[in-house]
Amino acid sequence: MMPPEQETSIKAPNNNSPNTNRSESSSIHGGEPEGSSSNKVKPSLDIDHTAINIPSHPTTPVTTFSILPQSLRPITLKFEDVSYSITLTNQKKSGCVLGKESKVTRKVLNGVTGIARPGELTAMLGPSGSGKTTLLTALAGRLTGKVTGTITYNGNSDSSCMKRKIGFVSQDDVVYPHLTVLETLTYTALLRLPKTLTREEKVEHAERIITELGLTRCRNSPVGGCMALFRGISGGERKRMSIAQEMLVNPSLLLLDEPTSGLDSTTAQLIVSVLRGLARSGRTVVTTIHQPSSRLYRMFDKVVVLSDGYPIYSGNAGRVMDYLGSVGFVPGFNFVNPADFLLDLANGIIADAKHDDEIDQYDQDQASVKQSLISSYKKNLYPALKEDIQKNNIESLVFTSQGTSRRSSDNQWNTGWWEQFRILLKRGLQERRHESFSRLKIFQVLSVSILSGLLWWHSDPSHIQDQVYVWY
Ligand SMILES: Nc1ncnc2c1ncn2[C@@H]1O[C@H](COP(=O)(O)OP(=O)(O)OP(=O)(O)O)[C@@H](O)[C@H]1O
Repeated sequence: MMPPEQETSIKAPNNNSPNTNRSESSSIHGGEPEGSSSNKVKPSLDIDHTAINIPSHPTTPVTTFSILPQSLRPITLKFEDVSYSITLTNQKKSGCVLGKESKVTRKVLNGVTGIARPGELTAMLGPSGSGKTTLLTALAGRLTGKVTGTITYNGNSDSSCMKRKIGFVSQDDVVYPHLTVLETLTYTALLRLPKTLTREEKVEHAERIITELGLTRCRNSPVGGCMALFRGISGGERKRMSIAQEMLVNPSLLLLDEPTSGLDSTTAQLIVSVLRGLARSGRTVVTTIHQPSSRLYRMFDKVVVLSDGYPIYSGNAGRVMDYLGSVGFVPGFNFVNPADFLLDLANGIIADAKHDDEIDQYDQDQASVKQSLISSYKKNLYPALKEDIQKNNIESLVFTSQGTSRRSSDNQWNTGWWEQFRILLKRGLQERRHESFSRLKIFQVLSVSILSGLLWWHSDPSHIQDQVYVWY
């Protein structure tokens, strides 16, 4: 029997013809770059731009969410030279006493560039702490602090005009542990779906999403808490429920932070299949992922690889091994998972790599490997990426002019103040249905709610994180 890596080691894709449908089997390079003449390979970034019409993977469910077809507006996400710094406070110790505080600025992201189109599934890879979550949060327009560079949605740099079209699934789900999956999704549907739909239609939509995301078996199970104190549905089901919560409003751009972390490879594969299905039905899907297996890797259309906040690759997932070969990094084994190889390199480790003469000029310590990859990216990939982004600005202008007229309706709340209050109150009571109610408890809850409401009355939506933490 072939080892799993061997089973996935398939020849380089032939993308010469723009009309050629991408074959699933050709999107991965598991072995030595074709022809072994790695230095001759010219890095290329494009993938088939007719992505939406690409037939889906045989195992990929194509999710349509037909109740809201009119709201699916394709979004092309472009990010150019995105950088982000944080200021940390350093307190020096002199003897037993703490000395003066000094401020240190640390760059978390350094000029990351890329483009994610409708129909594509993009993965962000990199070692822990390399900046994946920070980049994803910046792309969602949720990063507080100063982000430099440009992030545009169909050519528009204002994320607020697209906020109802962007779904964000964070690493740590915020859920009501005592509600069932069906209740959670029904309340989300009632709160987030437009007024134009009746209550029955919203409930029906929640039911449909449950079926489409394979949550039927656990629809009446409580979600449960993160801790073992109150167990509920499994980790994979929980992740799918978080995706379902975002899918209820049919976002055109879906951003997910490590949706497969802590899951077994089969469940992880199922989740990535769902994401791929969502992309194939016209959405732009971007996800961070820690260490995908080669099976998972071949489901991605594009990858952005970060090393200490610097990009070392941004482009077609299937061509990454050719590119690395072209800049002198060739795996020592014939068959290797590209994701493993990329992560090793992003960490500056070339244990599995045969390094050719070009690399010999570097000290083979980790820093110089990283530096070499960063320089190669700047020299070989960055100019082509910039050109690609510029080329697509015309397409974005068309989207922007269409989008402006819809902007005001997109940003309105879907339910009125009173309706929201009613639904939230009902949800709160249902979450606490297992508790015995005493007058004192009701008084306590009401007082805290009113005080918190007053505290955050008319506060800036960008401070939403503070509001969330108050409740925990
Ligand atoms: N607000 C902040 N304060 C302090 N450090 C921060 C802040 N935001 C990001 N960082 C630092 O920036 C770096 C990148 O963080 P980020 O969460 O983006 O990494 P990551 O690649 O997603 O990591 P992981 O895979 O472990 O989730 C980390 O070293 C982190 O400690």
